[in-house]
Amino acid sequence: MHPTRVIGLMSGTSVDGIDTALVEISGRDLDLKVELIAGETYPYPPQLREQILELGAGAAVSMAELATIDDAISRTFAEAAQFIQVGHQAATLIGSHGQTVYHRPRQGAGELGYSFQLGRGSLIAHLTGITTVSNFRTADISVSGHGAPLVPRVDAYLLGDSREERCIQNIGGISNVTYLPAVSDNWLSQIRGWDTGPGNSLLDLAVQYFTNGAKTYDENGDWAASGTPCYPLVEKWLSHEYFHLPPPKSTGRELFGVAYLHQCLEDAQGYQFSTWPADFLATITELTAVSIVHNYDTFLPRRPHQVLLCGGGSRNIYLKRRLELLLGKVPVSTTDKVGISASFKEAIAFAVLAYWRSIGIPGNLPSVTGASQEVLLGEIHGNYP
Ligand SMILES: Nc1ncnc2c1ncn2[C@@H]1O[C@H](COP(=O)(O)OP(=O)(O)OP(=O)(O)O)[C@@H](O)[C@H]1O
Ligand SMILES: CC(=O)N[C@H]1[C@@H]2OC[C@@H](O2)[C@@H](O)[C@@H]1O[C@H](C)C(=O)O
Repeated sequence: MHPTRVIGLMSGTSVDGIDTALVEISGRDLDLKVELIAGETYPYPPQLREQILELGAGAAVSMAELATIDDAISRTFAEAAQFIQVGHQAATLIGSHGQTVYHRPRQGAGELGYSFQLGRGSLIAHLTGITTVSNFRTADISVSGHGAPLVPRVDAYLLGDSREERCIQNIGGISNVTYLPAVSDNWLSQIRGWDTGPGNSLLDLAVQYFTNGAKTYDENGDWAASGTPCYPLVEKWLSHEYFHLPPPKSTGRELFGVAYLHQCLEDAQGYQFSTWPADFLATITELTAVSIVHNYDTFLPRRPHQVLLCGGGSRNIYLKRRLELLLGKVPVSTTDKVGISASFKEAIAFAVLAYWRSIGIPGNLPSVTGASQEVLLGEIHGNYP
C-alpha cells in the first residue's frame, strides 16, 4: 500500500494556535508508520483568539455571531493546511480536530455527553479542495463515551513497546495520560487513558493576570522556578473532586479555567508567601505535577517503567524537573526520544485518525473513553463523486 499524505490540524484548550502536521502514513495498526514531513504552529489572529476564549468562558453570543466565529476558525485552519504544503507534495486528506469551545462529559445513564468543536470540515474541504475529516468526538459520545481523550489508540500503535510499560503524558491546557502496558495479546483492552486535570491552563491564565496580558505563558517555567511551592495549598487544591474521580474521565476549561484560577487566588490569601507572585506560580505548577502523579498512584496498577511527555508543557523545564522529582526512579523524557515529535504528536494523531476513518478502522478505545463499542470516528467532507 502506498503511503498517504495527510495533514493533521489541532487547536487545543490553550487556544495558542493551530498545530499543523504534514505526514506520510502507511500500515494499519501494529505496522502503522508515520513520517513527519513538516510541522508548524500558526497563531490565531489575536481578535479571534479573544473571541474563542470568551466563548469558552461562557460569553453569550447570537447564532449569527457563532456562525461568523465558526467560519473564521475554519478559514484559519484551511490557511494552516495550505501554508504547510508550500514546497511539499500536496496532501490528499485532512484530519481537523477543530476548536473545542464546550465539553460536558456524560453525567449518568439515560444521557449522552456533549462536546462542541468549531471549525467546520465542510468549509475547510471547500477552501482547500482536500477531503477533510472533522467532528471526531461525536461518534464516541453517541455510544456513551466521553469523546475524549481520542489520541490513546494512536499512542498505542506509535509508542507502544513490547518490553516495558509507558505513560504518554500530554501537557496541553489540560493534561491527559495514555497508559500503555507492554504490547501483548488482548493488549488494547488493557490500555487506559484519561484527563488528569490542569496542564498549563491555570499557569497560562495566572501569567496573563500578573502581567496584564503582556505575557501568555511562563517560558521554560523560569518564573515559577524562581519561587517556592506552598505545599499546604497544593494539598487543599488536590482535594478537588475531579482528582479523585475514577476513570474514564475528561475535563476542560469549564472546570480548570478562569473561575478556578480566581478561586485559587482567593485561597492563596490565607497563606504566607515570601516572593509574590513567583511562589504562587510555583504552587500552581506544583498542582499540575502533583495531580499527574496522584492520578498514576491512584488509578494505575503500578507506576510505569518510563514517562514520555508531549504537548507544550513538555517544554516547561521546571515542570519537567518537578515531575522527575515526584516520580523518583521513573525516567521522564519526551516522545522525541522514541521518534515522535512531542510538539506535533496531537496534530499527527488527528492525521492518523482521519486516515483510519478513510480506510474503515475505528479510532476510539472503549477502555479509555468508556464507550460501549469501537466506532469509526469523524465525518467526511468533500469527496463527492
Ligand atoms: N517553552 C515553553 N515553556 C513553557 N511552557 C510552554 C513552552 N512552550 C509552550 N508552552 C505551553 O504549552 C501551551 C501550549 O501547549 P499545547 O499546544 O500542547 O496545548 P493545547 O494543544 O492547546 O492543549 P490541549 O492538549 O489541552 O488540547 C502554551 O499555552 C504554554 O503554556
Ligand atoms: C474535549 C477536548 O477537546 N479535549 C481535549 C483537551 O486537551 C487535552 C485533553 O483535553 C484531551 O482530552 C483532549 O484532546 C486530546 C488531543 C485527545 O482527545 O486525545
